[in-house]
Amino acid sequence: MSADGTGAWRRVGGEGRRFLRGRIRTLRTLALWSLLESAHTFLGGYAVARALDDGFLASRTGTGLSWLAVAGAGAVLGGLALRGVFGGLAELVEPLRDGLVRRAVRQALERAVADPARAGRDGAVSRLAQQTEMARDSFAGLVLVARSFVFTAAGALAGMAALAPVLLLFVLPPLLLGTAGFLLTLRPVARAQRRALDADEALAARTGELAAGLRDVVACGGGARAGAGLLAPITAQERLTVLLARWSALRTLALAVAGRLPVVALLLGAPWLLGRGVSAGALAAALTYLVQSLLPALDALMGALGSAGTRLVVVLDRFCTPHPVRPPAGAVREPAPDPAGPGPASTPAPGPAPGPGRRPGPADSRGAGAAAELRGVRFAYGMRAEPVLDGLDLVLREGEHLAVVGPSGIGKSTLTALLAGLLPPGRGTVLLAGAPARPGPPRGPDPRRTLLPQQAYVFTGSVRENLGHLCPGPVPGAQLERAVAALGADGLVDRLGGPDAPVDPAALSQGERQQLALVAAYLSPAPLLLLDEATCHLDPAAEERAERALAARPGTLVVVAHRISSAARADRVLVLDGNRAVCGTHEDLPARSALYRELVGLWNAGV
Ligand SMILES: Nc1ncnc2c1ncn2[C@@H]1O[C@H](COP(=O)(O)OP(=O)(O)OP(=O)(O)O)[C@@H](O)[C@H]1O
Repeated sequence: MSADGTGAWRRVGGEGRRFLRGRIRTLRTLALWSLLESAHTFLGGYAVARALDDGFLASRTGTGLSWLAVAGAGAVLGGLALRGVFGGLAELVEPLRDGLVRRAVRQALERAVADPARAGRDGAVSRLAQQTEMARDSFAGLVLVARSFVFTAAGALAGMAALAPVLLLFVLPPLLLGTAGFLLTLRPVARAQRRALDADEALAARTGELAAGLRDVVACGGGARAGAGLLAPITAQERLTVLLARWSALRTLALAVAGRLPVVALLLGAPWLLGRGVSAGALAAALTYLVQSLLPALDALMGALGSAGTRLVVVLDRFCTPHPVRPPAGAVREPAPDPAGPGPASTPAPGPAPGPGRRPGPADSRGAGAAAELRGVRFAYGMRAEPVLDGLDLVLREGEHLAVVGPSGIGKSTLTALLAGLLPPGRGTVLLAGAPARPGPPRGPDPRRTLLPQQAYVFTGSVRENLGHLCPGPVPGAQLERAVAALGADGLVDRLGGPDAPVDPAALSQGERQQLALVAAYLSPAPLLLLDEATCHLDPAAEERAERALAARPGTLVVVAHRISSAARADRVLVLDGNRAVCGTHEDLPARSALYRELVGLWNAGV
């Protein structure tokens, strides 16, 4: 679509003339009612002049009051005129809206047919419907004020001509100059507004696409790159906003010349005018015309032309110009954020880089002594909120398997998020292999740990891609097969059609998603694996198999357990109970923690 304002004015102008030609009768009715408005304006000034010259200044109070009564009658005429105008306005505006709605729906259907994949996703119908309403309101406002200006100006100028034609010498030049200056700004402003609208839509489309793929972007560590991609449309919009503000300043100047300068000119020229026989009443009437009628009408016209007018041209041009149809899905598309940037595909193998089936040897230990450590950690969601965790100390040994248990809402997920470096501790320290768990602004997934949430992450891609997305490079076929077998996911992979079959996330059950995610975690080289109820949709047998396989994998395993059977398999269990935390083995904990004793009792009772 061209950003050429001239083309837009021509296109819209042509269609506009055709539209108006079919509504001559309505226009005539509007003009007749508007004539009453001219009469009202004319009388408003003329009666003031007569009241002063023939009445109050000539000591004939009765005559003065009679002329003021005439001015009052003129105001009644004005009210009647407005009533009639609104009736005619509806007959002009509603057909425009109906026509635009028809076009909006037709355009949206054409696009949906051409690109079914995007149908209903790009918000075209709602956007066009919104623009239809915008066009209708702008058109109504514009007709109202443009008509009012023309007929008010006619009444005022006729009044001045009737009282003392020389008054026009002072009023007409600045009025015409300012109005012409203002009209000259219309096209460039329409052009700038059109570009601003395009920039606005481009930004909305880009952020919409990003929002839809946010989970993938975050999972691939592409946040920084995706954010950088938004910078250009935001800067473009900023530039256009500044440009529009400059045009707006110029228009204010034009308004001052057209509306305020005649008043100043009349006041400065008052002695000269009075010396040439212009009466005090005529001078007062001229000022009344300017201040009471012409200035407000001019203000309204320029305001409406400046905002509603240019917006109307821009929006109507959208409907007049055939829309380019996006290429259908599968054709050339904008490249997606490259996960190879900061994401896993280019992430160097983590320090210890132990592959499954290989327990870390002495060289894998970086001498930190602990896989992870919490020292006096306090965390609250908010400045004044009660802390979820307070004064928590915990040392996780390398290769250890820890289960975390506790009632719902006690802080188990918060703990895993702190260990993963996703949340900063309010007080205390969280270390991974001796280094801060949250070293600075996140640039991508931390290769030192993998966190599996309850909602398993599965994306549209091949089975192989889904299973290997946490690895720095391609996973050899044999390694993939071993991992699938270890997690008991071979049945699922076969059912999906093998490692190269496509995965449709929506077609998988929660349990199947968790199975795929668990294999991906098993293959991940991260030395610390955090499972936050990541097996909750598996049956107990599948859960046990998965946990045993992941515990046998080199590295440290932390499992937020939702079954005590899961805790019983761990080397140690951390019981979160209010702000207290007790850590021990499944065997010794019942004696040390009333909560754990209760949980084990319920489990034994089969509850
Ligand atoms: N983003 C957040 N903002 C404010 N409060 C939160 C937020 N996330 C969690 N909380 C609150 O912090 C507390 C601990 O939540 P957390 O999810 O860590 O508990 P949990 O033990 O994992 O619970 P569940 O077993 O139900 O998943 C809860 O009271 C929860 O409502």
